[in-house]
Amino acid sequence: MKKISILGSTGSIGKQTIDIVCKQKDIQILGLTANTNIDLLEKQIELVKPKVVAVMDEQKASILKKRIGSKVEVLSGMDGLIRVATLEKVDIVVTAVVGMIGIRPTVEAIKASKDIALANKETLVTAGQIIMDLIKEYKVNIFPVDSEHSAIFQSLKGENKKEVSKILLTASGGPFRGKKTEQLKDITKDQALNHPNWSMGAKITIDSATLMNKGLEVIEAKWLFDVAPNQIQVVVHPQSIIHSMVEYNDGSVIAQLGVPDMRIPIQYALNYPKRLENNIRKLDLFKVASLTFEEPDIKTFRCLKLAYRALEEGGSILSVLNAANELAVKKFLENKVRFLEIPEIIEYAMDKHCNIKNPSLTNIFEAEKETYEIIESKWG
Ligand SMILES: NC(=O)C1=CN([C@@H]2O[C@H](COP(=O)(O)OP(=O)(O)OC[C@H]3O[C@@H](n4cnc5c(N)ncnc54)[C@H](OP(=O)(O)O)[C@@H]3O)[C@@H](O)[C@H]2O)C=CC1
Ligand SMILES: CC(=O)[C@@H](O)[C@H](O)COP(=O)(O)O
Ligand SMILES: [Mn+2]
Repeated sequence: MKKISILGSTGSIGKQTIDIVCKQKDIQILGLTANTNIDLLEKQIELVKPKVVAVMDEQKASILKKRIGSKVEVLSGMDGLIRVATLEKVDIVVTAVVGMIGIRPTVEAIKASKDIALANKETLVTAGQIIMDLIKEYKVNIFPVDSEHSAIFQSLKGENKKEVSKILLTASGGPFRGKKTEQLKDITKDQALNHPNWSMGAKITIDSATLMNKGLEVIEAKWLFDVAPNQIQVVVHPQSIIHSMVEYNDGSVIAQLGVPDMRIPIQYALNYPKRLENNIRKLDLFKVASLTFEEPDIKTFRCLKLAYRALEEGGSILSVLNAANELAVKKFLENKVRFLEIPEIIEYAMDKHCNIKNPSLTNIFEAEKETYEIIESKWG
């Protein structure tokens, strides 16, 4: 019986993880976490019957404790998340929280010798060197949940890494594919939240609209697969049927295709190397009108280039890129800044930063704090 914990169980990935795992008899969920959504967490406790849950928000945690008594241990705050991430009998931790808040519980889970099923890309973007060093030191596995990285992982299987010439990272292009800057001046939150192919949490959906998600995924791919930035080519593929590809030195390109349903990469990560049957609809190629490919429009969607800039520079600037993006997206979702201000805010913070090569965790958190202060001083 494989035992797992889900950090961020009340979110899009968390809910889909529960959905797919509940159909399996050989996986047991021991821990769940939420930020504030205790109503959904309470329902998940009924369904999953975990041993321990953690709610980041202390007040919400005490309300939940009063509601459910001693049925399950209810913890709170970062200490609570870390406890769920390091539960003694847990084999795999699914990191499905959103944002670089995931860094500490992920570090502690690895130090507790847990395998990581990683969806929380912000942790790799900001602390990738530290995480990958710890993965090696503690001899644990990291299984990509992110659909593109799962596709790359599957396209690399059984191959010689030395024969890889490049990774072809696919992107839907988001809801504004083909639009020019002039047309993006008055984009509303609802327009940006309307992803053409995927139903996801709010933050990643905005990231897909600005193409920052693809930028974060380039960085995620560098750390997961140890390739140089110039070996990662973004390919806009509006149908989101090919989830990414690997080109080899003989010119062959290996890809993974499927319907856009995150339960497939989630299930693969949790059952690797086995593939399990499921009731997810299968790809019907006769219903696919066409598979098309185009270059990303890096002039209109400036976030992708900012991500490559941070990756090429390396160091704490990656935390500045991510933290600035998290804050800018939050402000956009609160109708405090316009869509086109998101890259402006990020570039402003990056230009102000004195980069630290090989940052420690302290440097990373300091860079995050400094970034928030710099942005609030101008957009507060
Ligand atoms: N959704 C998708 O299809 C995909 C997501 N990913 C990545 O997976 C991660 C999760 O994404 P997604 O599921 O869409 O996100 P959601 O916003 O849907 O869910 C986020 C989860 O994290 C919790 N959370 C949010 N903020 C905090 C915090 N400060 N401290 C502790 N917990 C917190 C939320 O709790 P609460 O519900 O209480 O707010 C929720 O459980 C992201 O890194 C995303 O980029 C990658 C590929 C696809
Ligand atoms: C489902 C998933 O993995 C998301 O990262 C999705 O790929 C975002 O779509 P974009 O390709 O539009 O960024
Ligand atoms: Mn993705």
